[in-house]
Amino acid sequence: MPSNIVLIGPMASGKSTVGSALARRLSRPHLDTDHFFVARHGAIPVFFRTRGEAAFRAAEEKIVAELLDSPRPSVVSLGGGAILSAATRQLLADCFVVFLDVTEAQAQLRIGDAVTRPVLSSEPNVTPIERWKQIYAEREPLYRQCVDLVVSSAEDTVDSRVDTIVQSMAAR
Ligand SMILES: Nc1ncnc2c1ncn2[C@@H]1O[C@H](COP(=O)(O)OP(=O)(O)O)[C@@H](O)[C@H]1O
Ligand SMILES: O=C(O)C1=C[C@@H](OP(=O)(O)O)[C@@H](O)[C@H](O)C1
Ligand SMILES: [Mg+2]
Repeated sequence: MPSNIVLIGPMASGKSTVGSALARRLSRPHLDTDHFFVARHGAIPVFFRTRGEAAFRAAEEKIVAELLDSPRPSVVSLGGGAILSAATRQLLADCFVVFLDVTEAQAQLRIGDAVTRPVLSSEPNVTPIERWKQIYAEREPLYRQCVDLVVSSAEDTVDSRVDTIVQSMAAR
C-alpha cells in the first residue's frame, strides 16, 4: 500500500466526501487540508477578503507539506487549487494520487451558492458555475500531470468511487 493516498480534482468533485469514506474503509486517518487551514487561519472566505489569494496559496502549500509528512499513512483531501503549487506537485510524486472527475452538471448541483468557495465569486458578472468551468479548464493539465488514477465522472456514488480506488490500489 502506498504511504499517502491523495485526492485531487476541481471544486465539488467530492475530494472531502470521498476522502472521508475511503479513510473509513481503509482504517486510515483522513486529513483534509481545508479543515486544517480553517483551524489555523479561520474561515477561507474571510482570509481571501482580508489577505488575498496569494497569501492563501502560501499558507495552503505549507499545510499540504506538513500533512503529507504525517507519520501514519493517510488519506489526504487537497483543496481544488493546491496543485497550482509546483512544490506541492513535486511532493505528490511520492503518493498515490487520485483525480476525481466531475461533470459540469454534477458540479452545478453540488457547489450550492458558492459562498464557501471565494474563487467562484472572484469575477463580477460571472456566475459561479461559469467561473468553475473556467478554473477547471485552466487547471486540468496540472491535475492530469500529477495523477496515478482517474475516477471517471460516470462513477457517480461515493461508494462506487471508494470501490474503484481500493480495487485500483489492490491491483498494483
Ligand atoms: N458522489 C457524490 N454524489 C453526490 N453528491 C456528492 C458526491 N460527492 C460529493 N457530493 C456532495 O457534493 C458536495 C461537494 O463535495 P465535497 O466533498 O465538499 O467536494 P470537494 O471537497 O471536492 O470540493 C457536498 O455537498 C457533497 O455532499
Ligand atoms: O479550487 C480552489 O481554488 C479552492 C478550493 C476549495 O476546496 P475544495 O476543492 O475542497 O472545494 C478551497 O481550498 C478554497 O476555497 C479554494
Ligand atoms: Mg474539499
